[in-house]
Amino acid sequence: MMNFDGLARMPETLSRTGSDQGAYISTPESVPQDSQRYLLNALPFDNSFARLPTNFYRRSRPQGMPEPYVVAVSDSAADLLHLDIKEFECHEFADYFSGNALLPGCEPLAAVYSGHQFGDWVGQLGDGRAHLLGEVKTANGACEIQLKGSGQTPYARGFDGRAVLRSSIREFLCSEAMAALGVPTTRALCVIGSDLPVQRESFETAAVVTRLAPSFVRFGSFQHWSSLDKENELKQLADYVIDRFLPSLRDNANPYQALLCDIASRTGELIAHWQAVGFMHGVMNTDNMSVLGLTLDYGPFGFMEAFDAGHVCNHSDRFGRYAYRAQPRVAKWNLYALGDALVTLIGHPDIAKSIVDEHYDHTYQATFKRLMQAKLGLLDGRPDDDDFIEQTFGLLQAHRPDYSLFFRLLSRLSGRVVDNESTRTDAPVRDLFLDREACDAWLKLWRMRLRAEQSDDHTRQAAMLAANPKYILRNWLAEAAIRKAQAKDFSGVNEVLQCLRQPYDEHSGFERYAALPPDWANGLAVSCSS
Ligand SMILES: Nc1ncnc2c1ncn2[C@@H]1O[C@H](COP(=O)(O)OP(=O)(O)OP(=O)(O)O)[C@@H](O)[C@H]1O
Ligand SMILES: [Mg+2]
Repeated sequence: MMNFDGLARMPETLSRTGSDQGAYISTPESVPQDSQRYLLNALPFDNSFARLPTNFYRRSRPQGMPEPYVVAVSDSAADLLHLDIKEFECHEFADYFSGNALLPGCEPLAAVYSGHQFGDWVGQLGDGRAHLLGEVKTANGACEIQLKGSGQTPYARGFDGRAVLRSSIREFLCSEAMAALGVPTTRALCVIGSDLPVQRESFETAAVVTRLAPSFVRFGSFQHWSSLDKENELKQLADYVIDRFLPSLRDNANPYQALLCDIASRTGELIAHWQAVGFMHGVMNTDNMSVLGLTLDYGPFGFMEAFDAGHVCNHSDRFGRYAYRAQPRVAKWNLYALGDALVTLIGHPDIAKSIVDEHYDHTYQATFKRLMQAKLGLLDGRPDDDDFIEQTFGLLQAHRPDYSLFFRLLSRLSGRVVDNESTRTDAPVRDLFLDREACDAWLKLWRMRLRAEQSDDHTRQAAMLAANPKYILRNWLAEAAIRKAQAKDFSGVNEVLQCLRQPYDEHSGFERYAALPPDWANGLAVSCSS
């Protein structure tokens, strides 16, 4: 069904939600309560981005796909929209989220931005294959709905506007996994597939992933206007971000300086989460950096397996610019580029630089330390824990155990020293090492440090199990789910989603999803192809 008649804005009336509680939601002035539910065709759109001057975007309609089918839906993402889960079953669902039909009240557009890619300035990019439908008011603030892979926009630059099923499933699963791990991220509502062929290295099929976020504004959105010397537009965009998301910054003498402080802190927090959970983004270009400090654009990402700080998850990144160990300094480089773009609003380049130095470094270091203390069970943090954290990474680098398994298995060990017993009880962790004595020596240090802790073993173990996920989106896991989905069996995607949505819990019957890569997955490589 191709239906593009839905562009008219919704009347501002009360709509019945259809939920059992019989709750009503008035649109769009009031904010819904948690128990209230929207129907899909009554989402109260309030498209603030579309109210910006028209040179910030181009209106563009999704192209739609033939015979779309639902691959997967995330209940918890739907919850962000207060969407009634009964709506997943409605026959229009696949039409709306493939771009075949327009949700009433949405005003689809593609936003303009520019950016540095792999360190080089590339000028104008923009949403070449993404359509922002608009934003919906929720109890937690505005939530924008964006289709990715929904066809060419005026910024497509000759590319096909499509995304393949493989990359859409990866983006969907990882967005939801990261949210469950407590990492700031854009969310993913669903993946809709179609048999429409799409050419990459070989022929694949098309899909659309629907993303949710308060905003998709990027560092590159600001760089765009500064590179064109458009001071008015630069200020309009900064004012838009402040007024929509950070109104308290208006209390500062220079709110634009405060904006950079805020973005630098959010970015520091984000990167600390990535490093602690072992996430590698793969394409940390300035056009993929969210000004709200969200993980944005899941392309050739990876989770650390056998630990190597030099690991490069993106096969296309030949010089290792975005290696795991480089991510904290790349984020800072990107913030300098943003500071440079904002300089006319901030006053002087030195001010921009010192804001980034102070706010990014401080937040990154403090957050990373806090997260690593939690992973190590150091509940009563001590100032000198930095040294022990560094020693731990030294051990991991020298002996390359699986990063997530190491911390998960460590969580169950006793903190007490039981010399004659320890080789047996420590076996799960020791077995990750070829050099078991190196592991023993480190465990001895860990237990010495634990002696300074107030809490008992049981409390510490429970806290560590809640800080060290059992389930992460390993490449082999995504690949196995994708191969099944390519044969129209979506059970793998849905099972993996269930595990990743509660990554700290045991999922009986699905232990295999927490395992090391099977032999067939050796040599799996991910690239920019999406
Ligand atoms: N198949 C495609 N068709 C049109 N434009 C594309 C396509 N693939 C990438 N682009 C555009 O190339 C630029 C860089 O791509 P990149 O892979 O970083 O982004 P993306 O994954 O498409 O989108 P996002 O950053 O929103 O997640 C972006 O402007 C993007 O819209
Ligand atoms: Mg991108």
